[in-house]
Amino acid sequence: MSLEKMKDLCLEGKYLQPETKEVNGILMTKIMSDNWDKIWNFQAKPDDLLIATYAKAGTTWTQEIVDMIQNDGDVQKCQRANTFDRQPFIEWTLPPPSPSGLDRANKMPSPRTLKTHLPVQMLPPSFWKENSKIIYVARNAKDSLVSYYHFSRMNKMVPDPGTWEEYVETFKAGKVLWGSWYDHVKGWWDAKDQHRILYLFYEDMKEDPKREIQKIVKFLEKDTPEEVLDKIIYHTSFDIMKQNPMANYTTLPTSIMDHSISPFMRKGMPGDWKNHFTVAQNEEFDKDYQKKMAGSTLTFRTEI
Ligand SMILES: Nc1ncnc2c1ncn2[C@@H]1O[C@H](COP(=O)(O)OS(=O)(=O)O)[C@@H](OP(=O)(O)O)[C@H]1O
Repeated sequence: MSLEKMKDLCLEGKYLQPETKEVNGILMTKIMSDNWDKIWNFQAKPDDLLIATYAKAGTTWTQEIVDMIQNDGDVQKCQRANTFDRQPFIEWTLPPPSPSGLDRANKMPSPRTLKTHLPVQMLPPSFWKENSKIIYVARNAKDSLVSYYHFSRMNKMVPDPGTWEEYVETFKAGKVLWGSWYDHVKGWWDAKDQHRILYLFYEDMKEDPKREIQKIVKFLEKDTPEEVLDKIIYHTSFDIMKQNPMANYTTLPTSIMDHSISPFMRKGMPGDWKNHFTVAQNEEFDKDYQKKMAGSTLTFRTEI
């Protein structure tokens, strides 16, 4: 869709306060839920690479790393288009005539790299059948919540978060787009040993980008020389990506994403939750967390 068309739709109010609807207990925008049959029947291919995350886990960062690896560190090539044009977001649906993520993916020549926020049980089954490779990135709950809260304030295509206090409860209850953080990270964790899934953590990527990028290189079966690796680390660092219009979502009109409310590339640090949670909120959150994560071997770091 052209930016002009997007602006028109915004002026018509079509992007303001999107209606939502649950599909199998997972909250989606209504327009996404209307498209659900097509999404579920999406035809994946064996050479597809899927980047799967809960929202705000470091998707865009991973997308840029993958694109840089696939293009042997060629920065110019990676600036050929916006993140969302380079790597279609399969379930994302906009009002016609805007192409949906599916339209974009179906038009794209192989090998394709795709993005999804779908919980594991909602992934179109063709991905399992075709044995496509999947990179899953997880981020600790508190920083995910903070990032999602600010994103929901600045992005008119997702529901308004309400106050901070309200949002903490909404997030804990999983009543946000793509459902419960807890179920999402646990569901994909349980699937990881049965499929070709590389399960990464945002905090590890931040702590040692080289080590984590090397894991991706190996998973993609690429042979990336040391100097290219260094270039990738630099180009995908938070400060450089924040300045990159092809990766920072600033090419969208402010009527869709208003970076003056909160930039898409906001802090890019583990531990920012400490600037948001009160002591009482934190204690309450931890208690609830223990219950929801009980029995899982999955653990997170909330600071590095
Ligand atoms: N290069 C790099 N390094 C470190 N952190 C980065 C990087 N790029 C993006 N980010 C941070 O990731 C958060 C956005 O997450 P997503 O890309 O998953 O968002 S989305 O779900 O696709 O909308 C958002 O996190 P917060 O800053 O905490 O809000 C981004 O700032």
